[in-house]
Amino acid sequence: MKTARGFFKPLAIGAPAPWRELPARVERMIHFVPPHLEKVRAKVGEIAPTVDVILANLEDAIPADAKGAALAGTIALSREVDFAALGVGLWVRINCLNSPWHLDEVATLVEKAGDRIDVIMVPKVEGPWDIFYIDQLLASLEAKHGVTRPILLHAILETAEGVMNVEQIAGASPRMQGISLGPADLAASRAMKTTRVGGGHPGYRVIEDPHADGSPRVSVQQDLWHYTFAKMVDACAAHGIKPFYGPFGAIDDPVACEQQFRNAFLMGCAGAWSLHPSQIAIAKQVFSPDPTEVAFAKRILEAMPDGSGVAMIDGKMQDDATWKQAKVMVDCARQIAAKDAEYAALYGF
Ligand SMILES: CC(C)(COP(=O)(O)OP(=O)(O)OC[C@H]1O[C@@H](n2cnc3c(N)ncnc32)[C@H](O)[C@@H]1OP(=O)(O)O)[C@@H](O)C(=O)NCCC(=O)NCCSC(=O)C[C@H](O)C(=O)O
Ligand SMILES: [Mg+2]
Repeated sequence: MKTARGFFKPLAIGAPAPWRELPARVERMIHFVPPHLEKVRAKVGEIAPTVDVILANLEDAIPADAKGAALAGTIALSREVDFAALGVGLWVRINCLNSPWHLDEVATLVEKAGDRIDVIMVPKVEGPWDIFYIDQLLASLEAKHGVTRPILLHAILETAEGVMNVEQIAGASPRMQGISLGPADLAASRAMKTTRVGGGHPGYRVIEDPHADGSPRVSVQQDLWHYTFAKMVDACAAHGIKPFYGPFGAIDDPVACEQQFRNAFLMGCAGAWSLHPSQIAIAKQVFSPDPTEVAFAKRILEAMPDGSGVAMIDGKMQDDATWKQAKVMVDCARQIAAKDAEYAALYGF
């Protein structure tokens, strides 16, 4: 690992100084776009004002013979829409580091759109060495092409080895912006016997003991992802970066999508991926704190102006710890309100 002093030094002569704090950005939904499809790309200008992040996807779901077209489409997209003016992030998911495509992708992206791309999402990150590699590569390319703002990195947690090393991944570079759970690849990596992209499974349950009278036993579906989530959220929080839920593949089941997103939100995630336009509104609603909760959190902050002591509000004890929770909630709401007039009104900011 780098020394403390070395951690924030640029990795190449002429590369921009690494971020010391993550830029404050609202990232409730990362909306995936297949950039090789002109028809879909043409709609991005219309969709962009309704999302926090547009992600041009170059990896899975893009056919092998369309990888070049997807890269060209990404560069075109970065020029066709002024994402910065809209306050919308532009992210790109590159192909994985053991693929034949990632090197040309990173080189082209930095050369042709280095000052417009906010975050590069790296799939199937196995350990900190993957981040060290891409960190160095980006620094060299940024220096070469005069990019003045470092491109951030987002890792997808989607292999058993990656889960094992998630803490080191989260702290591998000041470029680390966050980590998403990739449940489909992770399921395959673990040899889980499922065919879904995220969500629960009706077979994964706990069941009550047999009744003496032989009456039916209640069983309840459990969360397949809880362990991984908790590990990922703690690793991200400890390193000051953001955890995200990834994809929910059942586009036809908005109720389960909302539940999956809500579980992630309550566990500390900042956002989730939207794969289809119908998932944008779900993510927006779930990852914007409930106005009633925000109003209650504001009351806690008002009751304890210096954040210490004890207070009773509506029969509930408040102290320094609930004050901190309230502050998380109000800070999140304030950040959203600064971007989103609809929520500014709902929160009363
Ligand atoms: C999933 C889809 C293939 C569905 O597309 P389609 O069959 O066209 O859906 P609809 O007919 O309902 O579409 C209605 C209209 O909306 C447009 N559309 C669809 N998706 C998008 C989108 N993402 N962005 C913008 N516009 C979109 C359609 O073109 C229709 O338009 P019109 O004909 O004019 O009415 C499709 O949604 C899709 O490709 N989504 C992205 C899929 C993707 O990125 N998958 C990879 C991420 S998940 C993953 O990689 C797993 C993860 O890594 C892990 O391991 O867990
Ligand atoms: Mg994947």
